[in-house]
Parts: sequence; structure tokens; C-alpha cells
Amino acid sequence: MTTELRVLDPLEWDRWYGVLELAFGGVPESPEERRLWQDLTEHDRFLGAWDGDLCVGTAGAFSFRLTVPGGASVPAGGVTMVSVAGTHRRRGILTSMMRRQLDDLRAAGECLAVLTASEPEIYGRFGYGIGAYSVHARIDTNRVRLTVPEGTDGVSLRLADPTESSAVCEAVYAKLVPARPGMLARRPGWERLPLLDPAGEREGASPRQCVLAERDGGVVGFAHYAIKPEWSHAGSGGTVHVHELMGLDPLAEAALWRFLCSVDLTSSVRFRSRPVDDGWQHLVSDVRRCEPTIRDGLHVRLVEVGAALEARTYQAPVDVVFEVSDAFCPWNEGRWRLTGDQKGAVCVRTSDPADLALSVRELGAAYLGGVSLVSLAGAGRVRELREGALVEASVAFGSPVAPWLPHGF
Ligand SMILES: CC(=O)SCCNC(=O)CCNC(=O)[C@H](O)C(C)(C)COP(=O)(O)OP(=O)(O)OC[C@H]1O[C@@H](n2cnc3c(N)ncnc32)[C@H](O)[C@@H]1OP(=O)(O)O
Repeated sequence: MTTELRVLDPLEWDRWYGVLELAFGGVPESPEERRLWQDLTEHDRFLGAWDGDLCVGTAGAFSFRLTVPGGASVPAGGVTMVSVAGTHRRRGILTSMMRRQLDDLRAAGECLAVLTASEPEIYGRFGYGIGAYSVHARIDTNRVRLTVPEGTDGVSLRLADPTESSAVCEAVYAKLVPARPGMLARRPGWERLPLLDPAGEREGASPRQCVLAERDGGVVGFAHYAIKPEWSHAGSGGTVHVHELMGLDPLAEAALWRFLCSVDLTSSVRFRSRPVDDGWQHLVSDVRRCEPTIRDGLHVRLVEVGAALEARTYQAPVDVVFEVSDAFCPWNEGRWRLTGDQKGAVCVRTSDPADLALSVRELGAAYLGGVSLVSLAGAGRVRELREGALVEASVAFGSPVAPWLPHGF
């Protein structure tokens, strides 16, 4: 069998997307969700695998800008909509699409590729490491109390229509993007993503609601949420589902959490995909009862090791030589000397002896500062060849703010 890989023709989008839908189980998406993804498709960066006139594989890359430690906004290919038809699986089609895509990203000068995975096992072989994790939890508001910081009462709250308040919410979001590694600057059109609320997918919950946090006449935070009422003979026990919560400062965030934890006729607040260092954990009286669960979030691939390591800064001075292995992108293989600090970095090829040996996958995991090189070494994934180099590099790579990607793509 030969399959041909080619750039997606906009006229073929429906057939192409149908392959993706089927690979994910065949439940049709709502027309509004389908329309959103069609509008966001960057056709010249999306690929189809064709067996004759049959589409059998899909993959795309969005043109993102990703915040890296130090606050720079770095071009990154956002790998998405990857699928292979069930009739054609395990014949190397995914591998051929990943090959073409990474070559294309490199040619386009993007030193990073990122994705969220349907299954974490798929992408390690292509050099992706898990660079950001997220937390899911459920606050039992009958049992768990919230203690908010002094000054929280200075934040006022106002219910708003999610669509009408989109611009002010986006302004808050935009201010937060440079402050946290892993966040993506919104491209035009992406402001529609948080408003996506297909009626058929609410599972008994209300339409999306919005509360704005305000101070001194300005919006300092917002939450998007839905309420799922529940009644039994014992009374009410509804759930608040938090879809997004963003605050410009701790008081705004605390005011929003307090509001969500005190919605009448509800007894729990559920959320998925919050940062691992989120403030709510320190506001609640009983974190164990909230059953926090950690999950892989953003997978990171250094397409060009040198350029990627130069694009971020380092929280402590570092001068190390990495011996990098990268079977899938051999142009990265070999020794690289990284020298850097909080102001900037230089990463160049060297023939000096190596201090640390690792694969590009571990560099991807450590890149955003949320996974320490020491912990990777503890699993045997990083080898220290010069005493002291591991701690030096691990400290330098760390980020005071945990990396986080608030949404999938
Ligand atoms: C960023 C995103 O879009 S995530 C979405 C990913 N897509 C999905 O989950 C949809 C459902 N799954 C699929 O469509 C397909 O099974 C895919 C895309 C995951 C894999 O496509 P295939 O063409 O079968 O992969 P391919 O044949 O290139 O496999 C390459 C290797 O990866 C392995 N592999 C592929 N998929 C998986 C998997 N889900 N779990 C573990 N290993 C896998 C294969 O066994 C193969 O290993 P080998 O080289 O040692 O034999």
C-alpha cells in the first residue's frame, strides 16, 4: 500500500474531518464545534494522508506563540487533529505524518512543537516529553471551608453574559499569558473557544455562565461555569462545573473561588485542568477531601535544540554541556553547550566533554520548568557525567510559576 501525504485542500475539509471524527469513535460533533475547528484550520499547515481518493490520515499544526520561562513568546507548532483510519492503522501512517510535520516546522523556523495527547503513550517515540501537568479536583462545599485573604471583600462580583463580556475576559487572559510558561497567546478567532457551549453536550447542566471580578472600575478576573442541579429526597446537591477561572491577582482569584463555592443549592465545585500550583489548594480547609488528581497536560518537543534552549531564560546561572540523543530528528544529536542566566542564553554546538546525557524527550519535559532534571535523573532518564552538573542545570531550568495550558486544542 502507498499513501500520499498532501496539504489539506479546503474543499476536502469535511471528508478529512470525518476521518478524525471516526477515529475518535464516530460521535458527530455539534455543528458549532465543527464550524469553529473548520474556521481555525490553517489549511496550508494541515496534512491529509490519502490512499487513492480515500482520506486515511489527518494531522495539523496551529501557528501558536507559547510563553516560555522568562516570559518570551516563542513560535510553536500546535500539533492537532491527529488520526489514522481504523482500516489503515499500524502501518506507519502516523509516523510518516510526524516526520513530515517536524520537517515542515523546522523549515518554517519553529523551534518548538507542542500538543495535548489523547493517549500519553503515542508521542514519546517522536521526541515529545510531558512538560506541563494539570490538576482535576472536586471541592465538597458541605465539608470544605474556604479562607480567603484579607482584602478579598474589596473585589466586587457581577454576573455577565459570556458572549457580551468576551472582550474584557480576553483582556484579562492576555495579561496572564506572559506570566505563566505553557500559556498560548490567543490568535484571532480563538476567543470563540471558551464560548463554545453546545446544548447537546451539557449533560443536564445549565448554559455557560460568567461572573466578572471588578475593582476600582476595572475587570480583574472572571470565571466561566455551569450549574448542574440535582435533587434527592434529602434536598439539593447540585454541582458547579468550572470551565475557566482567571484572576489578575490573588484577591480576584479568591473572590471568584469563594463565589463558586457558595452558589445556592449546590454542594460541590468541580474543575478540570487547573495549574499544579493553583491558589485554591491553599484556601481550602481540607485539600484531601478535594481529591486532586494530576494529569499530563502539554507535551513539548524541541524541534531545534539550540534555538529552543536560547529562547528561554534560566533562573540561576548555568553552564553545562548536554549530550543529546534524538533518533527521530538527528539534526539535534550531539553535544550542546548552554550558558545562560535570568537575562538570556546561548546554546551552541561543542566538542567539549559532556556534563549531562539525555534524550530530546527529557529536554522537552524539563523545558518549561515544571519537571526537574533531578527527578528525570531519578528515573534514569538523565545521566550526570560531571559531578554537580545535574543540580546546577536542574535549578537553572526550574520555573517559579508552574507551566500550564488552560485549554486543549
Ligand atoms: C495531538 C492529537 O491530535 S492526539 C490524537 C491522537 N489520535 C487518536 O488518539 C485517534 C485514535 N487513534 C489513531 O487514530 C491512531 O491509532 C494513531 C494516530 C494514534 C496511530 O496511528 P498509526 O498510523 O497506527 O501509527 P503508526 O503505525 O505510525 O505507529 C507508530 C508506532 O507507534 C505505536 N503506536 C501507535 N499508536 C499507539 C497508541 N495509541 N498507543 C501506543 N502505541 C501506539 C505503534 O505500535 C507503532 O510502534 P512500532 O513502530 O514499535 O511498531
